[in-house]
Amino acid sequence: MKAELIANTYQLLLNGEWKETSSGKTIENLSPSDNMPVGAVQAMTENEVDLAVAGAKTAQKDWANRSFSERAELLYAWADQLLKMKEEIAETIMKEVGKGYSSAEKEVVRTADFIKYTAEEGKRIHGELINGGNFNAGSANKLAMVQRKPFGVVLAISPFNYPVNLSASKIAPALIAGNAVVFKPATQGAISGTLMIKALDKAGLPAGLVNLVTGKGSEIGDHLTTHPSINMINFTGGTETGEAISRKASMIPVILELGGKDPAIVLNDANFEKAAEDIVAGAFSYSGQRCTAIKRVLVMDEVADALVDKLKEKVNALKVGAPEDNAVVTPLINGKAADVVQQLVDDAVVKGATALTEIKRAGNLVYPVLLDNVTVDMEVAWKEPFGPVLPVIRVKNIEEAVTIANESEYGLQASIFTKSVEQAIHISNELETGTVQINGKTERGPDHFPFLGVKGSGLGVQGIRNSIESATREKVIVLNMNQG
Ligand SMILES: NC(=O)C1=CN([C@@H]2O[C@H](COP(=O)(O)OP(=O)(O)OC[C@H]3O[C@@H](n4cnc5c(N)ncnc54)[C@H](OP(=O)(O)O)[C@@H]3O)[C@@H](O)[C@H]2O)C=CC1
Ligand SMILES: O=C(O)[C@H](O)COP(=O)(O)O
Repeated sequence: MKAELIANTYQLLLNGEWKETSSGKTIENLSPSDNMPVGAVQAMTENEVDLAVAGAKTAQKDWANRSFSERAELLYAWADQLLKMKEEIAETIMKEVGKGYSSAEKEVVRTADFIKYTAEEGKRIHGELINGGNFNAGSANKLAMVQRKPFGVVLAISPFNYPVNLSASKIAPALIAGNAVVFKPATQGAISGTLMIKALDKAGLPAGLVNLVTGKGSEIGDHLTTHPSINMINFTGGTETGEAISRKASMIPVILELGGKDPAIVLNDANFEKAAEDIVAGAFSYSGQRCTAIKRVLVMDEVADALVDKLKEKVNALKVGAPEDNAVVTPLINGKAADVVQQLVDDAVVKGATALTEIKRAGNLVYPVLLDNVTVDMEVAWKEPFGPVLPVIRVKNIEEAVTIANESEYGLQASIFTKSVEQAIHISNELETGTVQINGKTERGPDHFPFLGVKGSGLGVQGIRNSIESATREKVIVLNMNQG
């Protein structure tokens, strides 16, 4: 008989049982917006991590033998349960990570859609037959049957900013592909992650197939990522953490979705109204706490004034305040995050940037900052603020814009605003990023598009089909015909 979740102290899910950690320790999460307790999660021990990995390894054997359509049934049921818990989960996301309620609700719906699409796409995954005669030195008597096989146990580590979507987008593709999952949510975000797993459990999750591991990354992270029975890691989070994981993980595939410094390049012939609208939405939604946020504007000198006027008008119109009121700019995840933004702004202003909005902070709440005349000697031109600040760098020409864009250590996405599609495609080809958006803001979705970062922004490709393929390896069986 499974124990029910205790109100406000959330249990871990280990091999089919909701329970408390033997460490007796919990971690309390306070809301970033009002500092009120949201609840507490279990601080698991290394021994419990071992049990979670071992249990997943055992459960995976039976799961891998089920057909894609049987596995899809679990995912459909999971999506249904998530939608049934939509309000509860959205409210928890809102409180736990300070996201506006309607954005939190959209995250839950988007996640249910993601899971359903994953189930459908999984059913379309099939192997390949290759005839040996297609190669000069080969023989038509050889036939390769190429199948897709799961890796085994996938370790899914997610960040705070989309505690449900960026968790399910790792778990669902891994499951449909026949893997088991050990899921380690971000500590601030772990309650939302727990509710999402509760929905999966209600959907009929086989014991051990997904084990929920809570605890601080700094305490149990290395034990998890170097565990000999983990067969693949799918991580989203900061570049520093991701790079460290990729160095430690030995001889297993690693997918990394890391930070970004996405530029919006605005050419002379752009529609400034549309560009400003997209740039402000791209830069400030969820207070800029998105890897894909627009994090700098590179605008041609001749038209900079026209664009900046519109940016200023729109930034001043942003709703700032509480997540309960659906504000766009809400308190950042913690005080340290607000300090980082403040330090970047201060550095820029000291070095001569023009602040076009009032620089104001109340605890974690950083009011939106628009900085004009930013130059490349300022930290804000290069560092990821993960907060509500938008630097505008005025450039002489397209070549300078491309050079500054590419000098970044990151390479997630970029936007180009222009009426000339040819020009946009030419520039797109020059940019060292995973994706370029022409006349639109940088963003991950729709979630079935391939999503990847280059350089310090990541490794591997996500996007539903890509994520399923990334959670599998090829297995080749060669049939040698007419032998003897
Ligand atoms: N490219 C992309 O798609 C995305 C990138 N990001 C990036 O993520 C960052 C913000 O997210 P944030 O949650 O603060 O990122 P962090 O890197 O701080 O944390 C991400 C996850 O890693 C865990 N972790 C921490 N240390 C270790 C360790 N040694 N071993 C294993 N896991 C560990 C964290 O656990 P714990 O919380 O317990 O510390 C958390 O679950 C930004 O840089 C942002 O750009 C965010 C979303 C999407
Ligand atoms: O973590 C992130 O920032 C997300 O992957 C971005 O998703 P979005 O572009 O849809 O907000």
